[in-house]
Amino acid sequence: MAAGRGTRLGADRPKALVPLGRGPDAAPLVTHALRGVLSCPDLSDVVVVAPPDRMPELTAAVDLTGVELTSAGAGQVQVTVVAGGAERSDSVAAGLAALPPGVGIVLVHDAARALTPPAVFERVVEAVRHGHSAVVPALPVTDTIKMVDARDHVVSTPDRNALRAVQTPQGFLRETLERAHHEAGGSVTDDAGLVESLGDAVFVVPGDPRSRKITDAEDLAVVESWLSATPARGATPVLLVLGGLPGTGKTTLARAWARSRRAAHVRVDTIEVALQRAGADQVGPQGYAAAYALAADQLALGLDVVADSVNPLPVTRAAWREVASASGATVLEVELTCAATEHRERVEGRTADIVGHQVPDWSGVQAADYVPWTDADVALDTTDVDVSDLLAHVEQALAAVPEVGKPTAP
Ligand SMILES: Nc1ccn([C@@H]2O[C@H](COP(=O)(O)OP(=O)(O)OP(=O)(O)O)[C@@H](O)[C@H]2O)c(=O)n1
Ligand SMILES: C[C@](O)(CO)[C@H](O)COP(=O)(O)O
Repeated sequence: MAAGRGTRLGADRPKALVPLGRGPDAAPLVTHALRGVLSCPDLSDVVVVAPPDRMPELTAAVDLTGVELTSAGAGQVQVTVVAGGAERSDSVAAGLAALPPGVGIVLVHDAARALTPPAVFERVVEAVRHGHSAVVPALPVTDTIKMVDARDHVVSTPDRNALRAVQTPQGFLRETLERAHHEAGGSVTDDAGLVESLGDAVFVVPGDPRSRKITDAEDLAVVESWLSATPARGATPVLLVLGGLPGTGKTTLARAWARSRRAAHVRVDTIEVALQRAGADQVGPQGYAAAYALAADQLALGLDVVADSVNPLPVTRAAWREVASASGATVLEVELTCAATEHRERVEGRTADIVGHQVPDWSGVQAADYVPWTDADVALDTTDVDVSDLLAHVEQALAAVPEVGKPTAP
């Protein structure tokens, strides 16, 4: 939603076009917000709702995300810019009307929440997928909140433990949101409010303080200061080196981390299958050699890289460390494991997601030539753990790594 005028911010242009950040990272609010949107898992369509008199400028701001757009869904993400309405709900209705058939889950997000972290998008999508037809991210409130009357007399003090400050993106089954917009009227300040007024349930997931809505000049200054404190893109890149037997969750984590950082995902399975399809009889170390070279190219551009391979031997692990060291990248090595029962279920239940990939069966996994990793920086047991929690572990470990090289021993 980017069609607001930004009256309370008082800038010389609509709020979505106000620049945020300095130097090469400076971009309109809506561009920053779109970068978060593009981290959404399995994204197919984005509708940007713009002030009707500023469509060309909004389209140009969208175009600034060109590279991320191409990489977000392998070129599959369709972006449309449409004119908004006088009220926020009119703008949401215009956006909904522009959605193509086939879209089942809809997220409504404020451009004004320009720095919403990818993990929030993931939590909302996950909750809708798990059966909640309306989902809002929210934070507990820290102030005591009073209800007041028109003459500023306190009417009541709601129990703070039951209060939440609600953010966006708000996620819905499409039919729920469309029904709410058609059937519910009246003044609500968010889309979940329309769903509530129909008597439908709305589920709450944790929000994030970085999702602060830029409403006035103070909000803009605070969010600007967060951006200045974040290292500029092009600073020391990170090589996240994963390892673990097939079916331990490497690719799921790699994709989530790559989305959240807009990093490159170098997957040895993809390379090996491509080599086989191109006629290579036996692919041995060639797949890994190609992966090291591809990763080095991305790191040289300053891009973070996640290396997704079984990484079974001391020699493959040493080679990944060498790639990091030669590129001046910060490296974090993570070994993934999974308890036998769930591991077996995953292996036996999975189908190939790369055309031509022969996924190993359980006996193949058990017989794999895999040397347990004794000195990985992080050991992650993925049994029954949500990918957002795995991501949080990785980010926490990365925060403790000195800018270049391995973590220092405690
Ligand atoms: N007619 C409107 C009004 C608001 N919004 C969007 O809804 C989000 C939340 O609104 P708010 O922060 O209040 O933005 P503005 O309406 O622009 O601000 P103000 O009320 O100060 O004018 C913003 O991303 C805004 O662009 C919209 O798309 N169409
Ligand atoms: C949707 C919203 O961001 C949830 O907090 C909020 O209600 C938008 O309100 P605004 O008055 O349009 O800023």
